[in-house]
Amino acid sequence: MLTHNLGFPRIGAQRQLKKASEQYWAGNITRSELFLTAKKIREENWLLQKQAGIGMIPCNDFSFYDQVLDMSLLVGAVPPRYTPVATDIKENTEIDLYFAMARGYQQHGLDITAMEMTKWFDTNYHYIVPEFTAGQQFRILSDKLFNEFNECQRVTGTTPKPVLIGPVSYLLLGKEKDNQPFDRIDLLKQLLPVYIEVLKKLEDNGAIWVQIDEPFLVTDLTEKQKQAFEYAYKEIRRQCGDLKILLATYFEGLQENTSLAVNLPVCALHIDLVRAPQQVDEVVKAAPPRLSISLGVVDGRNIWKNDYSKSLAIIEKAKAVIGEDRLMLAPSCSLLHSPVDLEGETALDAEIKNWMAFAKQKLDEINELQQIVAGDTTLLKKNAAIIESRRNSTRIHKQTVKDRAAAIKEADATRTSEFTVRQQIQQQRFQLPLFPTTTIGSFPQTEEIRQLRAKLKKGDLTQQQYESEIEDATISAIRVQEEIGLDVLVHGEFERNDMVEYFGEQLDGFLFTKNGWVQSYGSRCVKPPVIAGDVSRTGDMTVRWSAFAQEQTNRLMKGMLTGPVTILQWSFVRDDQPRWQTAFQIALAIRDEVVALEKAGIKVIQIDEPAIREGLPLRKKDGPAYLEWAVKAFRLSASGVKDETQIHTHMCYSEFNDIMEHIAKMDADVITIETSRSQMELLEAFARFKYPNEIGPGVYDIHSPRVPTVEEMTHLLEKATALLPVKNLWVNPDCGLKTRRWPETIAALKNMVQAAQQAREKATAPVLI
Ligand SMILES: Nc1nc2c(c(=O)[nH]1)N[C@@H](CNc1ccc(C(=O)N[C@@H](CCC(=O)N[C@@H](CCC(=O)N[C@@H](CCC(=O)O)C(=O)O)C(=O)O)C(=O)O)cc1)CN2
Ligand code: MET
Ligand SMILES: [Zn+2]
Repeated sequence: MLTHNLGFPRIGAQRQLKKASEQYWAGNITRSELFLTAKKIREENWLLQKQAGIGMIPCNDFSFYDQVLDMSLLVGAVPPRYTPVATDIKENTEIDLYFAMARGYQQHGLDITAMEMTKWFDTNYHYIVPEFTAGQQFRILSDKLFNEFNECQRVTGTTPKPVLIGPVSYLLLGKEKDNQPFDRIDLLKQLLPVYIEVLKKLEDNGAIWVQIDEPFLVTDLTEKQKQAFEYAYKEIRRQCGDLKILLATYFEGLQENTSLAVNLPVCALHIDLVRAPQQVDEVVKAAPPRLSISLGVVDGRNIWKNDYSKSLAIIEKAKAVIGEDRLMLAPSCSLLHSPVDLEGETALDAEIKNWMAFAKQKLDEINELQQIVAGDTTLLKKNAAIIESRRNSTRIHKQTVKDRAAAIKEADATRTSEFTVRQQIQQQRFQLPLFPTTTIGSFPQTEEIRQLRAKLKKGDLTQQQYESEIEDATISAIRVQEEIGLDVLVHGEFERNDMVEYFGEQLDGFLFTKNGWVQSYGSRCVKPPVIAGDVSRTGDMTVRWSAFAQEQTNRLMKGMLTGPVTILQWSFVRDDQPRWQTAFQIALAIRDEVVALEKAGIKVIQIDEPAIREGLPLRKKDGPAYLEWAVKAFRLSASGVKDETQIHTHMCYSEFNDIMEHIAKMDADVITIETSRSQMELLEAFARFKYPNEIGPGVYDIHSPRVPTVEEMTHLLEKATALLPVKNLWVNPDCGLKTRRWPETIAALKNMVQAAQQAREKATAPVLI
């Protein structure tokens, strides 16, 4: 049985790539220094995989920012607005063009916006959305793929397996950006010849296997999309017949696309047997004799040790039908979504550490499974004992928590009065102007703020010194907001390392790692906490900071919490009970915090749920069941307060059009959402749906240092005014400002407040005849 890997984390075990990229962007290191860091990471990863005994080592899974953006460079899908970056400034090279597409370009008198970014399926990874125009032409533009293939060959002395995103998925991941309507899938005719040229070039370089990822095969497909798959792979087969294609699917089962997938003329098909273990029977039965099946049995999306007996059962089932020779063994998906190395976790309790596996350990699991299939029973027994110790551990089961969650009633998830009543009460109480202004919560997490936490950890600062510094930062952020003239203030979240990790650290049932970083986008990483057992709140989590902040100002201070679905979605979740059960436990904990904030005099409380859309199952038919419990979890967290307390929620990074009804059911008094990059497109959906509650459509993109003008924001507010009742509109940025610096933050917010003032004047001006 051949073993292989679908992709390895590329940030480096110590986040070397993050640090080097940010240094390069700041102009502190040279291009060659950045490239050297990247090269070292690749070498380290390849050798590590070789040492772990992985049969086929992937290459081109490395990326300086994002693998979808890499594809856009490979096939020359560069939007024309970036032409000046590559042509006018002679010191720029391909990497600068690449970063300009990812991050925008505001240098040398140019002001070019970044490409859109969105969620990679149901993960917390974000990719750069390809932009397509009707009749667009493609050509091989970048050598990265070929260079890395040759480099890997040199370093490992083996023939690597290059990884590409398949032509159909690549097109489906993108967006039409043209004045004339067209269907991006029609671009396949132009795109495919370039793919074939790429494959031929790989073959010329000595490639034997190529992994082509087509994750869209696990989603609902139209007839036309299915035909696109058939056409693409027939052509590839016809023109690159000697190359072995491994078609990779993940994150769901193939379901009704099984027959389509197994009949595509490729050599091997990879399936995710962690998400969809039941699909193994159908897939191996349907597989024609030429097709090998790659069994994705080791979870690439979670940190728990593999249950070998379960995996073995799957492998044996497949073996009985198609024989060992036609089987391959792999993780369920790329290990991009796993932290790098468990070894570094010296602070984890030994028993619990023994329940876990990070990327490096997952490679060993693949190897051990191979040995077990070959007859090694010791490894199997050892693993069974560990799995058993976790299952029965008293450290993770709390009867009182289970009982409380079991006793949840519908009334617990419903506010006292309906929205219109609450709105009146809140208006009376707050007396806010039309177009009230606010921000989403965080202010710049500067190097100085991060250093404070680092010093606290090292013992260079006492808890008291640390808190006093954070108090100063909070006070100064409040003064800035008052001066700018914002209506509803925030404390700035300076005390938080991350909006999920911060809560994970305080909740019972959670564990956290020292170095369990996972890439979220570009150089930005997260350290997802681990939900190991029943979750409960042991005391106040945010009251101290919110109350402190409210004491500093006469204006309204918004309390700031992360919602249960987002905490669930951005953590490594226990896999021994359904996700909804865990979500309800978290919801009750957050609910208690909301009530505690109200008691402490906080009148406006925001419960962020940016990940609610991301958790939506990939198949439409599974959506309603998820949304039912996800919305209920949010409502549970929000419904413990009086009518006079205003509950906000916030969402970003997603397309919400298809879940509008459920967003309305969340019944937040105010929702603030990311809309600016789609030019308020999303608001049309809110308008069509007649969204009843108050809404703050983001008027500026916070992902770029670019300061938006008053006019741009006024224009967006006019659009919003045309679509929704004025009395329901708020004015705010797209998302939190933690990744920004102070100067641009202040400048942008000043402009935003001015735009709100203009909108107010316009709305209240007498109509002149
Ligand atoms: N979990 C999560 N998912 C999310 C978001 C989010 O905010 N959180 N936002 C959306 C976009 N994603 C984002 C993800 C991460 C970041 C981000 O800013 N991450 C920071 C890390 C944040 C953090 O945990 N910081 C810690 C530790 C930071 C650190 O690097 N510490 C040093 C020590 C300090 C030093 O000596 O320099 C170290 O460990 O090496 C802290 O502030 O305390 C980064 O990559 O730079 C932003 C957006 C969607 N998904
Ligand atoms: N309150 C959070 C912040 O401002 C919400 C972020 S949503 C990814 O950072
Ligand atoms: Zn956000």
